[in-house]
Amino acid sequence: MGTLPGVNVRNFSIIAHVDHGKSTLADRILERLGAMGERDKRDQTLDTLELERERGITIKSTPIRLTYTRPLKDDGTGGDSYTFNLIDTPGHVDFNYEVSRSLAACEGVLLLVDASQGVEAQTIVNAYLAIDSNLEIIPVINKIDLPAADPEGAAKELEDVIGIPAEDAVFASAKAGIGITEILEAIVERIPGPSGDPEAPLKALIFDSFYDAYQGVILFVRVLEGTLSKGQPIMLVNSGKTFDVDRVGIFTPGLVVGEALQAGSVGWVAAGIRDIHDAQVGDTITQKNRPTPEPFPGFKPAQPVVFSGLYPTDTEDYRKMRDALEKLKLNDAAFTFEPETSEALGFGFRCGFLGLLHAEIIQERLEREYDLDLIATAPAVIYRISLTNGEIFETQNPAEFPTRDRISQTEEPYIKLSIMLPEDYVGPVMQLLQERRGSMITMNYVGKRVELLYEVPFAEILYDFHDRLKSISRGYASMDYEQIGYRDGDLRKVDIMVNNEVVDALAVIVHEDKAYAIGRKIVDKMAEVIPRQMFPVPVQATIGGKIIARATVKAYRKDVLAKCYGGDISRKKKLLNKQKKGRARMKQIGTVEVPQEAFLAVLSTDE
Ligand SMILES: Nc1nc2c(ncn2[C@@H]2O[C@H](COP(=O)(O)OP(=O)(O)OP(=O)(O)O)[C@@H](O)[C@H]2O)c(=O)[nH]1
Repeated sequence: MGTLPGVNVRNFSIIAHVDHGKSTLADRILERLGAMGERDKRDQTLDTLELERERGITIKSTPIRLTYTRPLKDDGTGGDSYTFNLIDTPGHVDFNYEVSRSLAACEGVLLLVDASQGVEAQTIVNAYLAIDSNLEIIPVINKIDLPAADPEGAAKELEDVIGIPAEDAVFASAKAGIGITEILEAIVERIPGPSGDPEAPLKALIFDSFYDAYQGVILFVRVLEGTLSKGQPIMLVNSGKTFDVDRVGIFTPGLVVGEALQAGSVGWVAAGIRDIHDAQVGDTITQKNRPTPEPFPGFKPAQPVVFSGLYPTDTEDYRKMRDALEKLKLNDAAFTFEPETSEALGFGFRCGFLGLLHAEIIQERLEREYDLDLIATAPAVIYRISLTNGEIFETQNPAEFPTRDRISQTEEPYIKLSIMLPEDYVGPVMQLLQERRGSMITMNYVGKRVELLYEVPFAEILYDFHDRLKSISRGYASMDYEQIGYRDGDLRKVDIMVNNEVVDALAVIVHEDKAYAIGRKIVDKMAEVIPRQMFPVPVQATIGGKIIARATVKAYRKDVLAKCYGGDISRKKKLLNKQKKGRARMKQIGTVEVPQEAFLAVLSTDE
């Protein structure tokens, strides 16, 4: 193990906007330093998520240790070896806290910018995360092999927007292998080695973790001070829990067992931790009997911000679903669930997520890995409600929304939204933001592009905002955001009635200004997706019992068997099966079958 703090270690990350080439560059560096490519590695190591590969985004961080030997130079210098710890970061706003902790484990970053796209919203947010962690930033302008590349332009944008000098940029092509030596040399020359005293009281930062059925929670750590060794009694500063270290080691990229991790090192620890909540990302590990006087600041317990009801389409699957949720939770401190009962959907779970992507990932995993068919209700954020009796409470669940006469004030969560876009689209995008009740903070011109900063209610971007932004800007706009707290907002609960019965699982909490439009949108969408019955089915939206929108599912149901002229039985069966399959994700509500799409009608994009 024995990497001492000091000159020959470099701990760094690669940060970039989506698709600017982070994985490709990581692969290239690994390949150059004789390690397997990231993608081969993924096929072999840990429990890397299939979904991650499919979606082409990084969800779980996996660090890796590499050895770099500098080329010999004419003046006789070079030839010395360095240990690189490359710490991967998840590439999505839902996981920004994890990104910030991964960055806190480093001394420097490669900030990658696509030479044909320039600075995008995530470039800026990631760069500021790095600046907040006081990291050395090496700007790398990637994809210079592309005909549309404008490396100088991209470097200039970095200077204009973030203040990173354009002359610091390294021009590269991760794909064509251009500029890789320059990048490796820049890592050695510009990023400082870690400092820290191996004899000081232990101070190690947890920047990621995963659950192993045999060893319990495996923590990914950066040791800042002191030494973390086998057998040592440790304490988690924020959870207050204590454990004895079973094993420590490094990543190569598999888990390799060692004796100790000293200040400056990046590695892993197993300490018989059974519950991931006892040792969360961002917490500080210290010695039980000799605690550090200065734990790592900025700990935030993982907290879900978006909620949705998940119900098995087949009520028989309830237990299976609970087991699956429990398994997922073992590995994911940010994911929560509790049992919930809906009159319409039966027994299910109210689940909490870090954002919509996180929600989608969990849902897809339940369906694929655990073979469950689910109905999901519309995602909701956490509202703050003050009651006339002085009580204040938070809820994300429309079922808990009080009647008007009991409410004195309602507040909703806001985000600071940053959007980068070509100037041609500024008008329509500002109009969209206005529709979403946004208010402008600033607008900056960067050459022919514009950075817009807005305050927007979080709920407004949950509902198809990203798709609309992309379509309005023909794919050119990019966005990122952070939560900024609560603001006054006059909220209403919109109930939906199908065939004159209130369907609890369809209710949504919305801002007063939007209540009518959203009620309209939901009933129209529902009338479109509910299959026709033998009788007409009214669908209505109501607020406090008053009808605000209505639509009708017309009578008549297409009889698919009519086509078969009574003859071929196997063909008949086939058609019936086909129909059954198409119906799989439906829920019987009274006499009416309601498909999954109806529950997400509020999210539909057709405005
Ligand atoms: N022409 C060219 N294409 C590149 C280069 N680097 C990456 N690409 C391509 O750009 C696309 C995105 O690259 P990735 O490495 O997957 O991007 P990423 O930043 O890891 O994406 P996320 O994981 O979603 O953040 C892929 O199709 C790559 O082949 C380059 O230097 N030149």
